[in-house]
Amino acid sequence: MRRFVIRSLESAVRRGDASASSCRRFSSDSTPERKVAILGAAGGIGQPLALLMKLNPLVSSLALYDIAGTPGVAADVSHINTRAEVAGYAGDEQLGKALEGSDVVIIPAGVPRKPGMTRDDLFNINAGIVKSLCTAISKYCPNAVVNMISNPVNSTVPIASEVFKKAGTYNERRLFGVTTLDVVRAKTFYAGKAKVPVAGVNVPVVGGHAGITILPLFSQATPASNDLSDEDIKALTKRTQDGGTEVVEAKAGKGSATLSMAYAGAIFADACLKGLNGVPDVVECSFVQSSITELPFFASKVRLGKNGVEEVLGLGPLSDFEKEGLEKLKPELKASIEKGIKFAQEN
Ligand SMILES: NC(=O)C1=CN([C@@H]2O[C@H](COP(=O)(O)OP(=O)(O)OC[C@H]3O[C@@H](n4cnc5c(N)ncnc54)[C@H](O)[C@@H]3O)[C@@H](O)[C@H]2O)C=CC1
Ligand SMILES: O=C([O-])CC(=O)C(=O)O
Repeated sequence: MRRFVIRSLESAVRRGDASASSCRRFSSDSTPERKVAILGAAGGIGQPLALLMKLNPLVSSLALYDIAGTPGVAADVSHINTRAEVAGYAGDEQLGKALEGSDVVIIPAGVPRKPGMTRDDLFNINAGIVKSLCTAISKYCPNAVVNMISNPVNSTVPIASEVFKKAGTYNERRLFGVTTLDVVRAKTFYAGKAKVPVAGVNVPVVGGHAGITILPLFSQATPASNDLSDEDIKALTKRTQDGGTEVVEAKAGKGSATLSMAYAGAIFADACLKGLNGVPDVVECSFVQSSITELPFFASKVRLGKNGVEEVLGLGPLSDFEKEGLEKLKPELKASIEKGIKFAQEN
């Protein structure tokens, strides 16, 4: 049988050659049709994410939805000569059409932080947005894989689960909180400190996606480094936990991470698509329903497959510093999960 090598978006982007022509060569005759919808597609994350998903050869149809502004984004992105057919949808009345037939729905809809705010400060606005979008997902594409980017992820994922449960469409294998940016940051910061080429670095990040709930496991980083002191590991951990705040402060009121988040979101969506297409051994960290700790949702390495989550992988051996971090994060993460569940049950 003729075999096609599908170059992953990550390796293509790493090599700096994600050109339209290199994507086009791996065309639709070997890969299934896949529709991806982005909700919040006219925003700071949504626009570059739309671009990156348009470059992904696994996508045959790209639906760009927002409350406004999507016709322009869609017209712009649609001129790129890659496989995906692009359509823009704006306003409530077009949401159903945007979602119908979607295999993967990526949600970067909602407000971002300003300096001085925590992610939880976004709860009051974003909880309602996520709830209404998830209600539409359960109506128009109940079997889609959902990639939740909107903050606070530690609460928006539990909100989504409750909305889907109420609608009778919940499948815990298809709901993911996107924590890939924490992994992206941990890899970058580790490579810089350990002075190893970043392209070969791997660092699992577990827990959740806010402050101390973000727990990078540098003891499992590869390639291992013997040159890092306990102080170095502490500093790397803190920088990874505060990575979002570093960007919020640098942007000084003009929002939070958008470009690095779009990159991270594209990596994670690509992994979901590969899993759906039956590519073996696709593993990424994500915040999912989990029983590896006593908390009902937890980020860890997850094996992706045709049904979404194939396996939630364990934490592996932790250093004493990481064990301490794990115990410290649990009360905060538990409270954020419960807040999301309570909101969805009461609204
Ligand atoms: N999971 C993660 O690692 C990260 C998450 N984020 C979060 O992503 C979210 C979006 O951030 P940005 O793109 O920078 O914000 P943005 O304000 O630039 O864009 C958000 C977009 O969502 C749209 N929107 C609002 N309500 C909507 C609705 N009901 N339906 C569809 N679209 C709607 C807005 O019109 C806007 O275009 C924020 O909550 C932010 O905190 C940001 C960075 C990293
Ligand atoms: O920090 C924020 O508000 C946005 C975010 O989640 C991140 O950059 O990790």
